[in-house]
Amino acid sequence: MTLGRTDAATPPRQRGEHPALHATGLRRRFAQAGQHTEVLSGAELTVEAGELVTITGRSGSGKTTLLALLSGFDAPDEGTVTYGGEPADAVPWWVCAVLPQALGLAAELTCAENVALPRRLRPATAGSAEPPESRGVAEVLADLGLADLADRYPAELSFGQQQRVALARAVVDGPSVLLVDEPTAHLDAAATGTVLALLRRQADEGTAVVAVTHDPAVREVADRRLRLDSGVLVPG
Ligand SMILES: Nc1ncnc2c1ncn2[C@@H]1O[C@H](COP(=O)(O)OP(=O)(O)OP(=O)(O)O)[C@@H](O)[C@H]1O
Repeated sequence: MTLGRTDAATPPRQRGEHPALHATGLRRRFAQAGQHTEVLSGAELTVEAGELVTITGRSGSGKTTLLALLSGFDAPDEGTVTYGGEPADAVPWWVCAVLPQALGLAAELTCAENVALPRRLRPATAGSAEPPESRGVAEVLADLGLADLADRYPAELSFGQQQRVALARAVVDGPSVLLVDEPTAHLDAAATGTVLALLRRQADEGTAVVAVTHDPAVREVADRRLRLDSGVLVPG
């Protein structure tokens, strides 16, 4: 489902359906220099399947913290996150894929092996060996302009190339929810275009995509644009 572009805080949705991603009342406090600072103050976010939503905000406003809560890497002090109506901690890990700023590629694996890793880690009990939405590892690497680098190790790549390998790993099995943190931060215009085409295609194929970004080019392809301001998400 592709939704029309709007800056409304909440997208249109058919009655009775659960959104792909729903976060409500998210609060997160950190102890800093002996004081407790509240970074998120009741953030609300609903993203439908097929939507690409961008989140901007000043440095230190809490964008990465928010992604950590949405992905389950971190737990909120208050609030809930659901995927398709189910509590995030009750669904299989592969429902939500993440491109973090620290890419987390395995140094001892080639690019192709890194991209294939989530598939290898899925338990046999998950059903067929490959999820129905999955694409070939070589195909996704080619989509991101990395076909010639499949057999190289991460240390042999530029950071921008490593970033695209990590993105390929995130999308290869068609996650329901995709969270990406500054996906174009280290890319030139051509590579940025490749990544944006892939994010847009991923959303058009039904993934709920959330991109934290400072890049106007990413905002340009979004269905909705939000801003994190004083611990809550607002249109903008
Ligand atoms: N584990 C932590 N312990 C203490 N403070 C933290 C922790 N994680 C984040 N913070 C603080 O929370 C605030 C928000 O950090 P966060 O990384 O989420 O911001 P951001 O919006 O992603 O910033 P940037 O755009 O610079 O990446 C910052 O003041 C940061 O110092």
